[in-house]
Formats: sequence, structure tokens, C-alpha cells
Amino acid sequence: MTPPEEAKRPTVLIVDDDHVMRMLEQETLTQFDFEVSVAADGEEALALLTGQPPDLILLDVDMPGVDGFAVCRHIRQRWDMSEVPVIMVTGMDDIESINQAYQSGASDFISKPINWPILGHRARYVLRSAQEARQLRELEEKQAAIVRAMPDMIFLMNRYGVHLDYKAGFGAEPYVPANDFLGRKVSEVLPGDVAEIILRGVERASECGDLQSVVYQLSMPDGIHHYEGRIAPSGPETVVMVVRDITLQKLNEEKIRRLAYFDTLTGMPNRESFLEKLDLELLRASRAKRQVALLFLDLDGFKRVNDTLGHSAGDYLLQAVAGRLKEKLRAGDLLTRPALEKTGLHLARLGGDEFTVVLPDLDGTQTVSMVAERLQALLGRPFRIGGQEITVTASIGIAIFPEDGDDAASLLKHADTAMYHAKDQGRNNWQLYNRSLTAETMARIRLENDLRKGLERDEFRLLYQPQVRADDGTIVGLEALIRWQHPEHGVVSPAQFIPVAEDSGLIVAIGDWVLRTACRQLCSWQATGLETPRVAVNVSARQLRAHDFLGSVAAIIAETGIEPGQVELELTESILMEPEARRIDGFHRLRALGVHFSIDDFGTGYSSLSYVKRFPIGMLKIDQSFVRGLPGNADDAGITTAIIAMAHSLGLEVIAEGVETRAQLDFLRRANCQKIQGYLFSRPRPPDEVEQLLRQGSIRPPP
Ligand SMILES: Nc1nc2c(ncn2[C@@H]2O[C@@H]3COP(=O)(O)O[C@H]4[C@@H](O)[C@H](n5cnc6c(=O)[nH]c(N)nc65)O[C@@H]4COP(=O)(O)O[C@H]3[C@H]2O)c(=O)[nH]1
Repeated sequence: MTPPEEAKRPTVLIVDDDHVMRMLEQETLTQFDFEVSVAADGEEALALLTGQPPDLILLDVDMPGVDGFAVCRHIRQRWDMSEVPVIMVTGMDDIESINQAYQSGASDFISKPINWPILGHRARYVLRSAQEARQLRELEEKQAAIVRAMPDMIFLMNRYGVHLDYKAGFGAEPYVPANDFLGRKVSEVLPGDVAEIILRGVERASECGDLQSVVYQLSMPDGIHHYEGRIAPSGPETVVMVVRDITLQKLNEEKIRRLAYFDTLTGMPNRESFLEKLDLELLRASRAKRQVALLFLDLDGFKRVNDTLGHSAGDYLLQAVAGRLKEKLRAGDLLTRPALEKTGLHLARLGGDEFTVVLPDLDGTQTVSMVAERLQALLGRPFRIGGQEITVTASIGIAIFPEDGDDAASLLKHADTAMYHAKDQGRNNWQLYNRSLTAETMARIRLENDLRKGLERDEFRLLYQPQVRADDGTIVGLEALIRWQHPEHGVVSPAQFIPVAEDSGLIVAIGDWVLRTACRQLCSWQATGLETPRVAVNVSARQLRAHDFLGSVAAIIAETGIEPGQVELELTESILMEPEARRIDGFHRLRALGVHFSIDDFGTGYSSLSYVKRFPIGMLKIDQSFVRGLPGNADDAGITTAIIAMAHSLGLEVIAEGVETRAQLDFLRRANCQKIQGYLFSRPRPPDEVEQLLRQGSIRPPP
């Protein structure tokens, strides 16, 4: 381990050709705790100095050969000895030789005759001041390195803001050339407002003796630059101000803010910033006693674009929609007077295919409806995406401040509600929020929305209920019955959601899904070698009203590759009541392909057998409300017997549904009902369980 610095004795080299002087000097300095080495002339000294330099050199001037001046000059040329203090010992106490001693690089001189008692003190003093000078130099070097390494400008100022000194780190560009501000006051160099900020900081730092922080901006040739200055008192009358250009940091902060507050896809404000700004706008409107309208847009059919053309096409469409909205709003095409350019509030994308438009200073609902219609017309024009023309429409819900909500969140919620209502009324529609949208309507609207999502998220399942021959329980058919596994409400019965699906038109998509799933299920069973009976699928009247329903049935049959004779469509009586020639033709065409038709819940409607005859119906299903009363209820028994007899006379098959008891079965068997469906044989079951039953081929009723 190296001993601590203080513990080391300082070394001194004594150079003197006079033997006695050398000895006396050596004796004296040894007493002052120096470690001494000696040289008898200049040459010997130079030879000794090739090794480790001493801490101090005591050098006689007047020596034969190489004199003291020459030795001193040599020492100063050596980089490792440039700071070693040299005390020249001269007999010539004249100004000339003193000058020459200093010129040669001497640190001090002593004249002969030497005052011996003070030689040691003098040597120690010279050594100490040389060390201090070295430390100071090292400190300065360190400081200079720190300044160089910092990307800052450093100003030394007096307490009145006069620049006394200036340094700049690597890459720090002074905002004014250094010469322009040295010796001048801040207010003479910088714009008044900035000078004011700095002077206040300097004043506070000088008064409190504390670090002060100031920020300011300056207009530079390449744009606005942001600066942060830290002012620290450096003496009773001076302060140091370290200034950093934080423009890049500001830009990054802005970028982060944009990411947090703006939608990256469209560059529009996102939900967070929209709500923040809307609240401010509402505050302003309430002070000015003005109305504000919030239009909530949701694209109809956006999901279809995403599903069929892919997500990048969907993204492109959203950008195109955003672009069109921005452009028209900016051009004042939607409103006669320019909208909220300044607040940036006029347009936002809340996520997905939802956009908002805000109309401040509303002068009546007429303006809103006009804007809503213009928006719809604007979006209704086709978009070109990847060489294809795509048309989307928008449903718009409108809420008005302060009537429909006094803060951003409730206004948005009500505009959203109104938007659902608009969708419910048929797409491409706009609706004003109306308090009379009761909880019940809302629940129904929510259910519809959930249904739509359920379809997207594949929340539906099919159960299959066997239909058996009445005499021996052989499975002769399956009825596909839909179930909805709602993420929050659990399994929802079709009785609850089919009517909503019918009202909203969603039944068309759901119906397609049911038929496709049932056909695929049968095909997959067949692929394992299982013999399958035909599958009956419910069809509601609303489905038939849809464009080309029968065509889509044929398409699904073709697509899944199922044998058409394996498919049975269960129609309701109401379908028969509104026969159109075109539709009847379609039924006959499907029948010609092999598809079977039956009438569900027969006997509950008003259809007469004459209607039935016009359609290619093969089977009647006796509604379970009649079966329930069997065999005791005479009316039910009479109707059931009559339906069976009539069906037979028309050459139709009959199936009784909802058969739960042995007595009902016995009655139906006696009445010649060929087929049975009901809990007595089996409840509707999931595919794996039905597969087991199909492998057995028949189901025995309990005795
Ligand atoms: N009490 C009792 N009930 C029995 C018995 N056997 C069967 N059921 C139930 O009776 C209903 C028969 O179907 P539905 O009359 O076509 O009546 C169906 C049908 O009109 C409709 N539905 C079901 N699935 C679909 C579908 O995929 N599309 C359409 N459009 N409607 C469907 O929802 C209705 C109700 O379906 P589910 O709740 O599955 O109810 C089914 C079935 O589970 C029994 O022995 N006792």
C-alpha cells in the first residue's frame, strides 16, 4: 500500500560545485525533513535528473561547465519537470542575474551568503506554493473539462446582470456571439421579456443565496429555441448562470404528449384530450350562455371492411374518413362559419370507427341537423381503397349542452346513446338525444349492440334436439337451436334475443351463421363415417324479407358441400300469410334441389291448409302448447287429432314438439303422429352428446 501523501518526505536535489556549501545545504534541509540527493556540477545534476524527478531543486548558478541557468532551462524543457520548483542560489545579487534566473525558469532565488536558519523555511514555502499552484492548475483543468463536457453555456454575471465571463461546452451554441454580451447587461443583449425573467432570477439568487431556475424562449434563425437557466450565487456580487438549450427535450415532450393525447392513426385528438378540451369548452359556453352540440359518429359496416379486406384496409378507410372530415371542416364546408380551428376540438377519434364533431356557439338545432346531414352525405360518397370502391354510411347521435348533459362525460354518453338509437332506426340515420329513450329502450339497444358484438366474438353455440320416430325411437332428425353465451349474463335464451335480432335485422347474419354451422356440423359427422339424419333450422319471417335469402341458403349449401336433402328449413306460419310469387318460386327451386320445409308451431297462427298447399311444405310441427294439454284437455286433444288427420290427407308428415310425458307419447302414437320431439326423449344437447345418441341410432323413452 502506498503511504499517504503527507507521510512521504519531500525530496530535494542540491546542485553545487562547492563541497562545503553542498554539505551545509544538505545538513540544513535534512533537518527540515527533506530527503536529499546531491550533484557536484551541472553535468552530474542532469545525469541524476534522468531518473525520478525530485520535489525541489536547489541549484547553484555559478558552476564550471554547465552552469545553473543552463540546467534550469533544461529542467523546464522536460514535461515531467516543468512544475518542479527550482531555487537558484546565486552569489550575484544583481538584478541582471535575478532576471536571468527567472527567465531560465527559476521559481525563486536565494543570494549568498545564505541565511541558513531561513533556508529550510524558504525551501518548504517554495515547495508548498508549487504544490498549490499545481493543484490549482489541476482544478482548472478539471473545470475546463467539465465545461467542455457539458452541453451548456456558462455565464458569470454580477448581481445587476452584467456579463463578466462566458464559457460554452462542446456543441453549446451561444444565442448571441460571446463578444456581444461580455461587459454588457442582459437587457442590452436579449429581448425585454427574456431579460426580465433572467434578471429576476439573478436578483433572487443574490438575495437568498439559493439556486434559482428560469426558463425562456428565444427566436433563432431555425425557429423557436427553449432554454433552461440555473442561477447560483458565486460570490457576494456575482452569480453563475448555466444555460441549457432544451428545445429537443421540449420536442420530445411534445411528441409524448401527442402520443398520449392524439390518435396515432388519424392524428386527431383522442378520447382523453377530447374530453379535457370539451370540458373547458363547456365551461366557456356556460359563461357565455351558449349551446354546444356534440355529434357522435359511428361508421356503419366498418367491421365488414375490416373482415373482408383486412385490417390495413380498415385503417386506411379510417384515415380516409378522418382526412375527408378534416378537410371539409377546415374549408368551412360543413358549417358556414369556420369551426373551432383554434381549440382543435372540432374533430376527434374516440377509438375504433367512432368520431366526434363539436359545434360550439350553436344557434339552433336546425344547424345541427344540417351538419349531420352534410356529414352523412360526405361520408356516403364512395372511398377508393386498394383499387376497390367502398361505401360506408354513418349513424350519428347528437347531444346538446346544457340540455342533454352539463359535463363532457355525460354529454358524450348521451350522444352515444342517441347514436345507438340512430342505428336502431336503420343505418345512415341521425338522432337527437331524447330523454324519452327510456331505460327499457336503452336496455334493448344495448342488447342489440351486445348481439352484434356477440356475432363478432363468436359467442353463439348450437344445440341439437333429436326428433324420433314415435314407434321405436329411431332418430330421424335434429333441430338446431341456438344459444348465446353472453360474457356477462351467461347463457341467454333465444326467446329473449331472437326478437331483438329480428327487429334489428341482425337475424339475417345470425340465421346464416346457424345454417352454416349446422351444415358444417353434419358434414363433419359424416366425415367420421357417421350416418346423419337431416337437420332442421329455424327461419324467421324477417330473414325471408332480406335480400335474396333463398339465394344465400343455396350458397351456404353449396359452400359447405352438404347434401341438400339433409337440410330442413322450419318456417313460421306468418311466412305463409304473405306469399309473393317470387318467394314461392324460390321455395320450389330449393325444394327441387332437395331442401325440406316444415311449418313450425303449427296451429297457433291463422294459416289454413290452403296456404300450406301453395308451398312445398313436407311436414307440420304441432305446437307444444297443444301437446302440453294432452291427453286430458279435450280441446288440445281434438285440435291435435284434427291436425294429424288433415296432414295425412294432404300427404304431409307430422311431428309433435314439446313431448314431455309418457301419456302424451301414448296419445300421439294412438293418433298416428309419426314423429316426436321433446324432453321425454332428449333435451337439446351439445354436438358431442348428440354424436353419442347418433351412434346408438335410437332413443328409448322411459317406460
Ligand atoms: N317445455 C319444453 N320445451 C321444449 C321441449 N322440447 C323442446 N323444447 C323447446 O322448445 C323450443 C322449440 O323450438 P321452437 O318452437 O322452434 O322455438 C324456438 C325458435 O322459435 C327460436 N329459435 C331457437 N333457435 C333459433 C334459430 O337458430 N333461429 C331462429 N330464427 N329462431 C330460433 O327460439 C325458440 C325457443 O328455443 P328454445 O329455447 O331452444 O326452445 C326450444 C326447445 O328447447 C319439451 O319437451 N318441453
